[in-house]
Amino acid sequence: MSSEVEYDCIVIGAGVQGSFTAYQLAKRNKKTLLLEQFVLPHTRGSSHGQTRIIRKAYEQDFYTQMMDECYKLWSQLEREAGVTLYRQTGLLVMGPEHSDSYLLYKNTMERNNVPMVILTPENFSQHIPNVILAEGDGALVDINAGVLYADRALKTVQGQFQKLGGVIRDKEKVTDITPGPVVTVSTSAGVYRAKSLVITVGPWANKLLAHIGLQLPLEVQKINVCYWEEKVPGTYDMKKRFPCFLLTEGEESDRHIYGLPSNEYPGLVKICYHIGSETDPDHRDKQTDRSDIGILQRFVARCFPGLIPEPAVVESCMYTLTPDSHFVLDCHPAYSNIVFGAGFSGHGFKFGPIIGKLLCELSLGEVPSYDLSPFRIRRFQGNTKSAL
Ligand SMILES: Cc1cc2nc3c(=O)[nH]c(=O)nc-3n(C[C@H](O)[C@H](O)[C@H](O)COP(=O)(O)OP(=O)(O)OC[C@H]3O[C@@H](n4cnc5c(N)ncnc54)[C@H](O)[C@@H]3O)c2cc1C
Ligand SMILES: O=C(O)[C@@H]1CCCCN1
Repeated sequence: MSSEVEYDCIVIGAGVQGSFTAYQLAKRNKKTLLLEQFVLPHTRGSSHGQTRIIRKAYEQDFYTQMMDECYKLWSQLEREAGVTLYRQTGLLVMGPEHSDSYLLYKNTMERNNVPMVILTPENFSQHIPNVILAEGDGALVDINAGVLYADRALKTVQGQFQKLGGVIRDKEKVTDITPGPVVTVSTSAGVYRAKSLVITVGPWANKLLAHIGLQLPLEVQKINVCYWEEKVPGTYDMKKRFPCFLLTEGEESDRHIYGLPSNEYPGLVKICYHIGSETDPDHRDKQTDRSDIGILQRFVARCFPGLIPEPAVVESCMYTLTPDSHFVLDCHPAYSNIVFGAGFSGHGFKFGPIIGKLLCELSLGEVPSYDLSPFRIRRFQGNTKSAL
């Protein structure tokens, strides 16, 4: 089957990044096709589930600064579609008070005037009851941080894209790409052509980029998404404004932990370990490593006395990590009309609206609104294998 229509742009992958890119292109009146291998919605990539953290608290200025506009774009989408996608809860950041990572968070937030409250060991439990602050840890709260309703956000942005005339074809796996001034994309069901192509296939990035002679230094990890039962229902509830939290990076293995208040499964709090085990996205369920759960159990027992230290629900999701945990946003070195967004390293959801805008700009050959040097592939130098 061959399609007669020539699109301005084809976007491959209807996760959060591809969906926002397609939406931005349609807003710019570009005739856009969004292709997805699975039937939508699905739970086999990185963007499923009900909740994600949104925050300005970052170690790097460039992320904190991008979030300024990003919050505005989220609320613009909420207004446009008439839905609620964000709920303010605050984000509690905890880490050894004098450690590099904790100080980077604190200083970056101060420098960028991010509204925050610094808690002391004396007033901590008054602000955050039922949590034990570790000895020597500092604590601060990013006041405007909160929760994004992830599944609802995806459905909303895809719906808005379609309202603007965009076409979504799910259950169509892209099997080949032929570069050129007009790019040809073959799927399990047809052949499509477009002036430009955006590849946002999450954990499948290297599988697809292989078709156009490019390999990035990415590692796909399966993350165990654990929910823990409250001894007294409501103790850590989102409605009571219990905050999201994260422990800053450190030497000890028990520091890579974060959590979100109970919401989607009433009485259950999401607390996860930020490091998973390597996996193949097509065989994710073969990866059964649960060694992180022991670390989480010890943490929960020590710091969350109101939770039963045994996970009540374990789901899974995937991270696609770059060596420096910064995103990849770039054009193909040989074909400037092929653009990709990859390696969102477990923290890309909140940036969806900005990633969409940037990938749209790159695909139209425009100067991007932000300095993309932290995200370009040339930073990997020897690590990027180009078969060209
Ligand atoms: C447990 C967990 C917690 C997280 N927490 C946060 C958080 O609190 N805050 C935050 O900001 N971020 C968070 N993230 C990160 C965020 O969810 C991801 O960065 C983001 O979802 C990545 O989106 P994506 O569009 O790149 O990938 P995906 O959502 O995986 O989308 C890629 C899509 O491409 C499709 N595809 C692949 N190959 C093909 C093909 N050949 N043809 C057609 N379609 C194809 C896939 O099926 C998939 O739908 C978290 C991630 C996980 C796993
Ligand atoms: O992107 C985020 O905000 C979270 C922080 C903790 C790890 C998972 N991602």
